[in-house]
Amino acid sequence: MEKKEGEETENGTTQEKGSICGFDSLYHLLQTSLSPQLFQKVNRILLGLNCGKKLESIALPQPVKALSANHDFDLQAFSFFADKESLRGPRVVRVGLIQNSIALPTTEPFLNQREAIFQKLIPMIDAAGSSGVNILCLQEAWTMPFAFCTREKKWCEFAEEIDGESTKFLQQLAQKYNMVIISPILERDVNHGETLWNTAVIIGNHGNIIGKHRKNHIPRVGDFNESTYYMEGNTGHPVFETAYGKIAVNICYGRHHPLNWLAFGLNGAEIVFNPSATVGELSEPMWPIEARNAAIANSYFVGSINRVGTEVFPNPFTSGDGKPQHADFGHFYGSSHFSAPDASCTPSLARHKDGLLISDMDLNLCRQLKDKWGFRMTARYDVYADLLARYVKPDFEPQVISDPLLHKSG
Ligand SMILES: NC(=O)NCCC(=O)O
Repeated sequence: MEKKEGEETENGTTQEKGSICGFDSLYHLLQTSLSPQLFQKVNRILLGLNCGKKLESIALPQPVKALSANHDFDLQAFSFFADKESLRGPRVVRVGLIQNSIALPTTEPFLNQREAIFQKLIPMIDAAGSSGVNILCLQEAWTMPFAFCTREKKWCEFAEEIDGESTKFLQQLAQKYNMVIISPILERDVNHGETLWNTAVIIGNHGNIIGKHRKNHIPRVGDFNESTYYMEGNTGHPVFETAYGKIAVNICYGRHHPLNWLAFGLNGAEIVFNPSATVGELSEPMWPIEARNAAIANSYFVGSINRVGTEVFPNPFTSGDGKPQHADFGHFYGSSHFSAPDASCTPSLARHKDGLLISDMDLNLCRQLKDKWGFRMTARYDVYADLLARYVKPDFEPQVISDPLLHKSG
């Protein structure tokens, strides 16, 4: 097995790069460090309760566990339940998320890099398929290193047409496992002058292409210089009705925009995936909050995925902040997880390791939460529609009522 890159700690011990003091995740750190009674109390608040109970783990088949052990990826599985209804049967779907590091150094020929990622993903997709996963989502721009920090145009070569190599590769697996696969790639739109987009291709369980969604919001933060590469999406907020439920994709930075989440909800999404690429220093405190909040506010499930590892590029680049040039983004902290409309969520996958996270979710929970909390009914959309309609006009003036005493002289 490949030797893992290590980090020297304050007390001189070595631990895997990206772990938290040797722990896979905050969850494992707390689980190991606290007494079982105390951990139970902390966990109730940290991960919430589903139907009044802690999430149950799912026992996966032995061959799937063997794949995880032999290919060194984290494997976790949990069930979200809903209350039993008398007029509707349960609608349980099994959903998977894959997080991974790149497979070869960024200095290798592009074809080899892409092929090595394909090969690396096969056992993980096999594990999902053999576990009966119905819908599987991969991470943002999964076919390539996240080279957008460099601003070098050569990385555009990784862009593919919607029916390109990666789609063909996944179509076979989708068909083999009767599984919907969401494939976020850098898209080359040949019919529109080779325009590039950051796109999720939705592959149906028969291996057909159901459609695509293009990332709506492009980051302009830190080293995420993505507007150098692709355009703001033009596909709106589509919801894809699949054999297993209504799904949507809110790609990475779109998770900071509550209206983006809302729009997928208004179109009827039951599960929204958030394939991402983000680093610890920039966003880690936001990561467990934003998706969970979206799941609560919109009464749907969210699957959050982040890539793993540190990707080092051949030429150093600067961040425009006066700090020294550097050749990597920092650590992509993995930590993929699911959030549910009842505010419960799964523990996260490892912070430093490839992983497959599986969850059963009874989609009846979406409507049950709408009935319980009434967020959709009480939303007062007409009030906000009116404000937004005025806000986008050039002559908009903010509604501010000043204390008259503030402006009195003397
Ligand atoms: N890929 C991407 O949009 N990253 C932006 C950084 C973040 O949103 O945390």
